[in-house]
Amino acid sequence: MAISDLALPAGVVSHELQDAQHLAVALAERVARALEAALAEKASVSLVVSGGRSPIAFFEALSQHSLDWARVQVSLADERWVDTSHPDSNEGLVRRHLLCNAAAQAQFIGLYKPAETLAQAAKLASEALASLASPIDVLVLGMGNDGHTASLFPGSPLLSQALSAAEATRCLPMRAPVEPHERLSMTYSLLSAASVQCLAIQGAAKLDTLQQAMRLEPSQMPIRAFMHPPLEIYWCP
Ligand SMILES: O=C1O[C@H](COP(=O)(O)O)[C@@H](O)[C@H](O)[C@H]1O
Repeated sequence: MAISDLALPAGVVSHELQDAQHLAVALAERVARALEAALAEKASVSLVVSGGRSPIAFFEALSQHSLDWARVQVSLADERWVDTSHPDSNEGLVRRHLLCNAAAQAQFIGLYKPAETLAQAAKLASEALASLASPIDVLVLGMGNDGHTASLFPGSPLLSQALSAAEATRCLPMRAPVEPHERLSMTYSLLSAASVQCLAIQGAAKLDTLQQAMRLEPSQMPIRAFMHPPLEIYWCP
């Protein structure tokens, strides 16, 4: 199966690339052009990216684009509640692979906050996100095989609040079924207002997940909540 075989909702654009490296380069080009267009209009622009295993090549390609990075705020759609030196830290990943080369000049707003509880950390992250240029200019999402995106996990206790279009909180504590369980996630209301929204996925299993998501509710597979324009999907086998 290829992405062109999926009956995506009207207006959702898909791009099929030959492999992960071509996907990374094409997505970096799309994001750089979108940031450039936003920078021509505004003093400060925002880029929100996702963590996980897949975005490293994309981060490295994007970091080499020549942009006025000092006016770009970079943040994360979600974070694992672990110290930034932990191998599972999304902030650590972004610092190592994106905030380097030309992009070393970008301003980073992280979600990870040391606190007594995950709920307190989410509150601190929400407060920090008040300085993020909103609406988000460019959002890059990933997706797990269970249909989660950001850290909006099926079955997580606060999922319905996090998916509510009326939610005013920018970040909520979430629980993942896999370690590290304690997560911080931007809420759907913040993420879904992004002007440019890209979803980067690789492999047949993730296409199966997308196909299933189209028949399910966002509470069952949260990626479903984003499957409408302006979503652009970048996929490779
Ligand atoms: O846990 C997470 O998983 C998803 C997908 O990650 P990947 O490892 O399959 O690339 C990611 O989008 C999310 O940000 C991350 O925290």
